[in-house]
Amino acid sequence: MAIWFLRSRLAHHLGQRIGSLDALKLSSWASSLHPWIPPSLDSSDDRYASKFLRNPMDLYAARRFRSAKAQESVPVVTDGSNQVMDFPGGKVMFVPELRFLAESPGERISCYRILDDDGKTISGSSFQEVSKEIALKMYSDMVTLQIMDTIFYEAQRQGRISFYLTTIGEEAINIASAAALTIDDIVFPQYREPGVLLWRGFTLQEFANQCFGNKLDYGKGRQMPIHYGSNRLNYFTVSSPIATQVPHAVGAAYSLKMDKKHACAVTYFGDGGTSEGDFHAALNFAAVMEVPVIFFCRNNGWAISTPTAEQFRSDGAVIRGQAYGIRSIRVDGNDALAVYSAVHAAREMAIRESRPILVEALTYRVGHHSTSDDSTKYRPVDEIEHWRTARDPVSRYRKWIERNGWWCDDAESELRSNVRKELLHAVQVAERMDKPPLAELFTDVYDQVPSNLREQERLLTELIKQHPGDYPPEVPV
Ligand SMILES: Cc1ncc(C[n+]2csc(CCOP(=O)(O)OP(=O)(O)O)c2C)c(N)n1
Ligand SMILES: [K+]
Repeated sequence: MAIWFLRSRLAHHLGQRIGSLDALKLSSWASSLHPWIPPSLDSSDDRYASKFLRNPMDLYAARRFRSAKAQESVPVVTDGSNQVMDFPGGKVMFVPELRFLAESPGERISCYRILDDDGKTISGSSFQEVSKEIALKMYSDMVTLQIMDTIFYEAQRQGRISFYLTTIGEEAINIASAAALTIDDIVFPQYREPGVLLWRGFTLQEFANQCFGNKLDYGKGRQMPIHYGSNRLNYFTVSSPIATQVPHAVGAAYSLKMDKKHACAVTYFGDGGTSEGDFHAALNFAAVMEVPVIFFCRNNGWAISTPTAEQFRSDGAVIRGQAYGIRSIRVDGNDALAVYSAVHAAREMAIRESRPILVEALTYRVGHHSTSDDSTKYRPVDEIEHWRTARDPVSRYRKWIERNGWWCDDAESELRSNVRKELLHAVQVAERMDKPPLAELFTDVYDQVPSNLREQERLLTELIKQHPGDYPPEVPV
């Protein structure tokens, strides 16, 4: 407790300092646009930059370095109009003009991409090589995710499970990001990333058990469907309140750092999640504590019925990383190779340099928000169709593996038929399996069950005795 208190005091202190530092970083960035900045890097800069530029994703770091160097070489004019002040965080230039930072940098942050719309690698693109074995597992898992969505969605429509939520359109984000991590990296998901769990080896039976809330579900049927979690696979249980997982990931990353583990924490969230206070607190905390965490934002255009234009007026989420002093990248979320490369590089930097990294993946939520939603009520059908067909990440990636000679139509039909069979079997087994006994509803939270819960249990048992016909017969009392 005392250590926790000291740490939180330290974090608080650093947090207060970083408040003013942010402004300095922003002004340093703005001054990099100033005409007196040398247009190219000098030779010592070059050496520094080439260290970073081995990886094009580090362009941002090099640019930042350049603006910092430029700041150092500002000529100090003695008439007092152009002086520099030493201030915590670096030198600050005085200017006589009344000038506000613009609300936007004019040009939008560009988006890292390797595969064009036709699944061809863009010439000159630099990316992390993927072996045939990994490439094929990535494809197979993306297809499995698609089929799982179809079958579970239908099961909900048939009234066999109470709720479901698909990942359609975000298969590349799910699978390619997972492929770039290792099992020691701790995942803090939102709810649209079951593919990460699938990649790690959660079985189709385990998915089905959770959705049916049977006695083999690790949550013992106490959560809605799709709230998966696995201790074995380092995947924290999905929790519905938006963005609560983001600061959790930072805390876990801090602990990985203290224990000197070669691993990072990874947290996923949507564009909607970035409007929560938890997101901002987490980014600032991660930046000042320098912890190995990857913030993965799935910018899919919609937060239920709220379009991104009503969610934020910044250039998406990526720019916010920079505002908090976090190295960030925007990536095409429907390009599996780009997502893989970006997360691979992010993981390397996060662990080696003990720092947070933000990845913003541009994508689209092709399905309705969940089975409780009809998205045609608030968005045009042709918008959905465009993303579902022309921008589908799975068929784009399939074209790439086919071009490599790794895939063909026969392999495709065999895969789809096998996965479908396995899933239908898993659903049948999960549905027939006993439900957890009612008494389990009251366990696992308190060491000693408190009297008010005991009382609720007694009232519930009495109610069931009075109305046995209204109580589901498959749940043991
Ligand atoms: C704190 C909180 N506020 C509101 C909700 C209701 N809610 C559930 S999902 C959702 C939209 C989240 O959108 P986003 O984070 O962009 O993720 P997406 O569903 O697009 O993947 C909202 C508002 C919630 N679960 N938690
Ligand atoms: K949450």
